[in-house]
This record gives sequence, structure tokens and C-alpha cells, in this order.
Amino acid sequence: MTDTIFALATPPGRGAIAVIRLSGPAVESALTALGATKLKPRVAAVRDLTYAGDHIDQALVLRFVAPSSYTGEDSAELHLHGGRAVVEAASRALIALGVRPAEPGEFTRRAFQNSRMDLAQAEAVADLIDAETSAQARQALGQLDGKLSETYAGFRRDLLHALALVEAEIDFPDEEVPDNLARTAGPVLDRLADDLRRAVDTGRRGERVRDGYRIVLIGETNAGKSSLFNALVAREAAIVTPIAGTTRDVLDADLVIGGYAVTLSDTAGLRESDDPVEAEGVRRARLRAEQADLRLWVRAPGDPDGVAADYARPEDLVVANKSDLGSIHTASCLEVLSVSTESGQGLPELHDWIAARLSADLAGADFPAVTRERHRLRLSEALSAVTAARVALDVAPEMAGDDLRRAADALARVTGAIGVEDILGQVFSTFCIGK
Ligand SMILES: Nc1nc2c(c(=O)[nH]1)N(C=O)[C@@H](CNc1ccc(C(=O)N[C@@H](CCC(=O)O)C(=O)O)cc1)CN2
Ligand SMILES: Nc1nc2c(ncn2[C@@H]2O[C@H](COP(=O)(O)OP(=O)(O)OP(=O)(O)O)[C@@H](O)[C@H]2O)c(=O)[nH]1
Ligand SMILES: [Mg+2]
Repeated sequence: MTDTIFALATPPGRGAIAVIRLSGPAVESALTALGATKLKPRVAAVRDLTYAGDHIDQALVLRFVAPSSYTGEDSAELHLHGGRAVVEAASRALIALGVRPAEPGEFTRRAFQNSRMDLAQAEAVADLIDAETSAQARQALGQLDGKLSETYAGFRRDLLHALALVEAEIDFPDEEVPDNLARTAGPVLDRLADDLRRAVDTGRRGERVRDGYRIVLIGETNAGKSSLFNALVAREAAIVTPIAGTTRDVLDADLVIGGYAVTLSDTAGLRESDDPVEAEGVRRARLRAEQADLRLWVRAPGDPDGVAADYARPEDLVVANKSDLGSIHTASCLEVLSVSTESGQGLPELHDWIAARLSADLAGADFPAVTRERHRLRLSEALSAVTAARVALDVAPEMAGDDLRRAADALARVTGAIGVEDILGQVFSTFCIGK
């Protein structure tokens, strides 16, 4: 027998309205015990809620009857006056009635277990709640609508089609088998491998939209990295001094540029140093630059050209700072934008340049993007199994069946069709209570 659960679905504290959600088999009896009777399903009605003779609130109540609800179970919502005492009283009454407080994500977990949504959609619910930028919300909504799930289902259909071809040939063996198979199943697998490869490639993009695009400021000491960092985050977050070697630790700030989440990092100036603290700072700066999606090479007039030439990638940008003092000379082929954090010259252009780069990198036409490491690993697994199957087709077709089954398993794990037990806790523990 399933427990009946409840949780505050709105933020805790004082507010205009507080919504308590209930779900489970005892919802109707709990509502009756509170005095909320004669409720037409899915029609809001005002009821005086009472328990043990105490008036709890004059509430708006909404009842859902299984399976037509978010969780697929009998459910209800109590729209209360949003005060702490009212929510407290309602919670105490529900606990006394045997309704227990929900675990984080438990409503959505039940929706998943009652096949109201698959695992990728449940993850999208969490992403949508966490979304702080328009791009994050757009991506999560697409995934909630089932766009990602449809993509995976399409891959699985192709796989099972190929598997059927392989098994048919193996059940009726003759000498022509490898030739026939390569002709029939071969093209199916080639196309599938192409699709999987493209899906894996969208993975970086999807994760960047979700978790933030990593931009690192890097360059010689005193080039003005920390000054630029402060200008971009619009506050005095980093220490700026005329002393070379001021910044040691990597400093991160989250900001939104052009509707995309960005993590911007300020780093220690790159130079050889006998000071172990500074040397460690330089080591961390280099590491961070390697992991970044985009590096801004900050240079002041007179800075040597060397570092950027050694570490830069073609997509990076040289920011020629201190334009009020002069211009830089560079032999590198990177794009150059001149700014002065002192006068503000060039800063709007730099902002626009970054926004344009983000939308070029992240706004793909072929959404839905893969949004999680978990998905990307499984897709890569499926891709390598399909590649192995394609090779086996020509030499040992009886092996191809196993590879294809392995690929189908990997895909089924993404949407939670199989192998759910070991990841359920992990997926839902990151939810907030009441979702
Ligand atoms: N008040 C309120 N607002 C909310 C939610 C909620 O639970 N309560 N949601 C919660 O996240 C989201 C909406 N999602 C929902 C998804 C499905 C159903 C539902 O009852 N589905 C039934 C009936 C569909 C119909 O015909 O209208 C079903 O699918 O069978 C309700 C909410 C956002 N806003
Ligand atoms: N004239 C001028 N001075 C600037 C400009 N930007 C920064 N400075 C000055 O340059 C000096 C170094 O600036 P920082 O931002 O600390 O440089 P940094 O690259 O972070 O230096 P380290 O942390 O030591 O690697 C400070 O005195 C700043 O005021 C600029 O655009 N024009
Ligand atoms: Mg600095």
C-alpha cells in the first residue's frame, strides 16, 4: 500500500498564498476529515478547513482523481492564506491524519513510476525549476515536452529494426548471410551511428546551457584581468592593484550574457615565479584555461605575445586592454578587440561579442540537446556498441545481435525504461521538496 504524502509546494515563509499538495490513496478521506467535501474533480472550490474543532483556514481546494493528475494518483491542492501559522496548522492536521511529509522529488518520482513521464522528462522538471536564464528554461521545456525522449525512442526503433534483420538471417542461415546482412542491416546501422554521433556532440552544448558556459580571463600579470573581471560582473569582486602578481586564486562569478548562463573566471597572471603560492596560482590558471570553453587573452601595451601564441585556440579572443595607454602588437591570428577598463571604451562591444559567440555556440537548430553527463555516457556506450555491431556484420554476424542488444540497453537506461533502481535515488535527491 502506497503512503499518502504532502508537501508545501510554494516557497516557505510569509506570502500571499501557500499551496500544499497531497498525493496518494488516502487523499479523499483526508479531505473529508478536514471538511472539504463535495469537490468536483479539477474544479476549484472554497472550503472552510477544520481539524479537531479548530478552524485552519478558508482555503481554495482542488481535487484530482487518479489517474488524471500530475502523479497519476488521487491528489489534491490546498491553496491556503500564505502565513506560517496557517501552513503549520494544516501540516499538523495532515500528519495527525496519517499523511506523511514528502521526500524531495517524491511527487515527480511517483509521476515517473506511474508512467506519467519518463526519466528524461523528470530530470527536465528539476531543470525547469532550477532554470534562471531563458535558454535554460527553453531547453528544459523542450525536454519536458518529450522532445529528447522521442529522439531516444527513434534511435531504439532503428536499433530494434536492425536487430530483427540480424536475427532473421541467423535463424535461416545459408552461405549468403554476411552479404545479405551487410546489404540490409548495414545502412540502418551506418545511419544510426551517424545520428548517435551527432547526439553525443550536442551533449557539450546542452550541458553548457544547463550548467553555464565557462569563460576564463588569462594573460600576463598586470594586464588588467581582474579589472576586466570586475567590469563584466559589475562589482568590485576581485582585488585590483598596480602590483604584478596580485591575483593568486581562481575567482569565479556566475552571470547571464545574452540569455545564457556564464561562469567567468579571473586567474593569476602567467609568469615564472619562485614564490610557491604564486606558482600554484599560475598552475591553476593554466588548468582552468584548458578546461574553458572560451579564453579571453587580456593584454596590455608592451606585454609579450608569447603566452597567447602557445596556449590559445583559434576560437579565443585577444582583449587588448589599456587602450587609453596605447595599442598592442600581436603576431597571433586571433581576433582582437581593444578595450579600456579605465575609460570603459570597448566594453559594450566586448559584451556583444561574447553574446554573439554564445548564441553561435549554444543556440543549435538541431535541438533537443543532450543535457546531462549521464545521457552522454549512455549515448557513447550505444555508439560504440553500434560501431562494433557494424564491424561484426561483415565477419561474425552472430556477434552483431549481442552488440545491438547492448546498445538498446544503454538507450533504455537514459529514459529509465530499464536499470532504473540504481539511479532513481540519485536523480530525485537533487529535487526540491514539494516537486
Ligand atoms: N496548481 C498547480 N500548478 C501547476 C502544477 C500543479 O501540480 N499544480 N504543475 C505540476 O508540476 C505544473 C503543471 N503540470 C501538470 C501536469 C499534469 C497535470 C494533470 O492533472 N494531468 C492529468 C490531466 C490532464 C488534463 O486533461 O488536463 C493527466 O495527465 O491525466 C497537472 C499539472 C505547473 N503548474
Ligand atoms: N590605464 C589603464 N590602467 C588599467 C586599465 N585596466 C587596468 N589598469 C590598471 O592596471 C593595474 C593592474 O590591473 P589588474 O586588473 O590588477 O591586473 P591583473 O591582470 O589582474 O594583474 P594580476 O592579478 O597581477 O595578474 C591596476 O593598477 C589597474 O588599475 C586600463 O584600461 N587603463
Ligand atoms: Mg588580477
